[in-house]
Amino acid sequence: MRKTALTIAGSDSSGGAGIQADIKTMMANGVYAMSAITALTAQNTTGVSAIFNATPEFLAQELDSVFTDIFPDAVKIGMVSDRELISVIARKLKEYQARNIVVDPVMVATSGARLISEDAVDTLKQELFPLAAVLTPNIPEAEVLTGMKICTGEDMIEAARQIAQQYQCAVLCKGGHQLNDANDLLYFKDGYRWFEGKRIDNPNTHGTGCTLSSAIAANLAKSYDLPTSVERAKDYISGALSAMLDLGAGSGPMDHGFAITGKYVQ
Ligand SMILES: Nc1ncnc2c1ncn2[C@@H]1O[C@H](COP(=O)(O)OP(=O)(O)OP(=O)(O)O)[C@@H](O)[C@H]1O
Ligand SMILES: Cc1ncc(CO)c(N)n1
Repeated sequence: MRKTALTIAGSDSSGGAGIQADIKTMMANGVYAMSAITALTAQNTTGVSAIFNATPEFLAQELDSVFTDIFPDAVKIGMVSDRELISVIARKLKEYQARNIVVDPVMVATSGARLISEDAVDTLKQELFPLAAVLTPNIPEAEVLTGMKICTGEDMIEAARQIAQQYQCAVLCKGGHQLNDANDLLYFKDGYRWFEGKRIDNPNTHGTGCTLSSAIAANLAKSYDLPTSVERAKDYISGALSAMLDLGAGSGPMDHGFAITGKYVQ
């Protein structure tokens, strides 16, 4: 039977990040994609001009609709900017005993816009992190979560270890643009492991974080173990960046089309 995945995240009107990136990624990775939208953003490759949050009641109804009908084999959580919305998600994921939860602690967009209110970070930590199978912070997010300054690979290992210990889940700390390489560090039950990516010289990285966490969720849904899911997700990101799509005036989106072939593409 076809595997299924749910993204709980914000909509990006420019289609490069958020719900839109998640659905494209999940589809390209062979799972049926569903969504519960936490917020609409008016956004393009140069920035975010407005955010319109769902109400907690509406988000609860979206989640009830999904979980009572097509149960997801994995769940990815992205942008959730408000405490009440985070609490609704935590309550519903517990109520339905959701599996394979990937939490991307989205705080700031590639363009620099803040995507979570300051007081919501604590709620994220207290209510959602303990439900995660894996957390996927980038370096600035790992710095906020640990209070440490991360300058080296050793710092990434220490930050991931601290976060993993505190929330009893695996942690993938993403090197990405910040350390000028594409090496990510997974801290998990077997210890730690580096995933070395080939750095691709492409300034268009809008939505890389969303894409990576959705690809991990899709692979967990297909029953790959966590390290294999990360490896496959890294490979997918490399393909999407290597396709060198160049759209928009700012940091543009990646090309998920690289993975799709067949007569309808012509
Ligand atoms: N230029 C690049 N070449 C290859 N891989 C990259 C590049 N930039 C980022 N990555 C990879 O993309 C994934 C997402 O990491 P990144 O650090 O960009 O996430 P993020 O900062 O959360 O993304 P976002 O900007 O969407 O919030 C990681 O696996 C990272 O190593
Ligand atoms: C909706 C949304 N989620 C996440 C990100 C992070 O890249 C973004 N820019 N927009």
